[in-house]
Amino acid sequence: MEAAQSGWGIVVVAAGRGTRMGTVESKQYLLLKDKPIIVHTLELFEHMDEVIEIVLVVGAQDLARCEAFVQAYRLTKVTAVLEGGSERQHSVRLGLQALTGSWVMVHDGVRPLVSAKAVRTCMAAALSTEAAVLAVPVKDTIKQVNEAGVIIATPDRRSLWAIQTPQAFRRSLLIQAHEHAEQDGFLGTDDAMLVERLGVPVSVTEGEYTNIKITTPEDLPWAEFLLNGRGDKER
Ligand SMILES: Nc1ccn([C@@H]2O[C@H](COP(=O)(O)OP(=O)(O)OP(=O)(O)O)[C@@H](O)[C@H]2O)c(=O)n1
Ligand SMILES: C[C@](O)(CO)[C@H](O)COP(=O)(O)O
Repeated sequence: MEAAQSGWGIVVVAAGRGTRMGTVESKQYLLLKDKPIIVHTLELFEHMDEVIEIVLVVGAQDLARCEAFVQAYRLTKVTAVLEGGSERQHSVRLGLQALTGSWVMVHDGVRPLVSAKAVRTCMAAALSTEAAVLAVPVKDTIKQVNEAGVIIATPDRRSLWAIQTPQAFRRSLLIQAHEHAEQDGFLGTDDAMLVERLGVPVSVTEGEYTNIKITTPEDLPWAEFLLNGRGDKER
């Protein structure tokens, strides 16, 4: 199989400031079980045989410490540590340019709890459809609310999924999607949106509720609890 021969590249984006976390330190460098969140994330992909290159995208002020992490934690698959852009989409685009293989994933540096099993499900789906994302069905009833705080719609929950990362694509498709978005001045909150705009179907593969994006302070004890409940072999 093509990807099995060439292997996967992954862009791990970690150039955000974590304003919703509200800490002085950017959230990706906060410690969970004595290790920075970003290191937990990188270690998962470092230990997956299918992954052959990892590009880490970070803030300009964090380049040196991230290069030091790569050495200290022996992250041998990290081929580049790059400065990101002002928006997540720009950071992804910069990272993509440094990958070389045919198949790529994009992952948030602040999703350290994704499992190798879920990543493999996503990769397998992308190999057959060209584009796939991990997601979970929403558990709550979701309402659309107007600026006055009044409900204007209740979409059918059966069609609603909370989208996660990684998101996996044929690299040429994702590059094309980013180029189109850039030309149109379109900014999306994930990469799938950019591919959807091309009219290319993106498959949704069911992931795990534990693949949380560490975003606000209450996510930290929850992430610590989940990590404590796992052995390294389970990743
Ligand atoms: N210019 C940016 C913005 C975000 N990200 C990364 O995209 C991921 C998901 O973004 P989010 O959780 O929104 O992180 P922040 O932008 O840091 O958070 P906030 O919106 O609260 O500031 C994070 O790993 C973040 O570091 C990035 O690489 N470059
Ligand atoms: C890509 C993502 O994690 C999918 O849920 C999410 O869209 C990132 O959004 P954010 O606004 O940067 O947190």
